[in-house]
Amino acid sequence: SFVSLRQRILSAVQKNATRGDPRSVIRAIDQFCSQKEWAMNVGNEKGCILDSVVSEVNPATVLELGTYCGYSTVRIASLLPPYAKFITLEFNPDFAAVARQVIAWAGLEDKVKIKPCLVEGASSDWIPKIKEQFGIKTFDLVFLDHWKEHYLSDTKLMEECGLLRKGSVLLADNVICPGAPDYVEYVRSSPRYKSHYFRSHLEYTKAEENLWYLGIIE
Ligand SMILES: Cn1cnc(CNC(=O)c2cc(-c3ccc(F)cc3)cc(O)c2O)c1
Ligand SMILES: [Mg+2]
Repeated sequence: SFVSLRQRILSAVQKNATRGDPRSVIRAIDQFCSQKEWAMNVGNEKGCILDSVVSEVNPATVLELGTYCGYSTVRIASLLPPYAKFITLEFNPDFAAVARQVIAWAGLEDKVKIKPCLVEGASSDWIPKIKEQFGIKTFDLVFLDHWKEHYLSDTKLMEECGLLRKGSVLLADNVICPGAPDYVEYVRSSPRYKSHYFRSHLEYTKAEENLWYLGIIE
């Protein structure tokens, strides 16, 4: 029967990565997606930029919008201190199901490392509930990698719900391809944001892409 791309990615992890070794999970997905089939993981080039931002911010609270197969979830979680709280939201239940297994294979459950809390559902439904449901006041770091049309509305929603503070960092994937022009326009023209972009390439290709870094200033 038909095996979906996400299932083939999971099989590649279970076949080629060592249980409990997050770096081998990342390597297995990157090898599969560069040698076999393209998939929309943030990839290793942008992934190294993501790693450097996570290490620099050293966040106690992280929100990821768009889990997909859990590639960036594993990258981020493997860099966080044990006390950190990490929420990752995925709307698509099929992606969430694969991501749970990829995250489990990386051993981020049983290790001292924090267990990313994967929440299924629409970010617009969940963002207003995060404070009460997870006991989180504000996020130190938000990684936006979900539907590009929702970057702006969800950023405004996070502001309205008081989830962002002076010093919060937003890191957005794909501001060029597929693109989030309204989001870029909003944050560039808003005095509340100091922005910077890291030049890179679309995952597994030579196409130009940027990771868009934003520090919130009050
Ligand atoms: C269905 N769905 C569930 N989650 C999402 C959100 N992610 C994206 O849309 C996304 C898309 C691309 C991409 C796709 C086709 C193409 F030709 C070039 C780029 C790359 C990414 O890094 C992405 O994050 C979409
Ligand atoms: Mg992306």
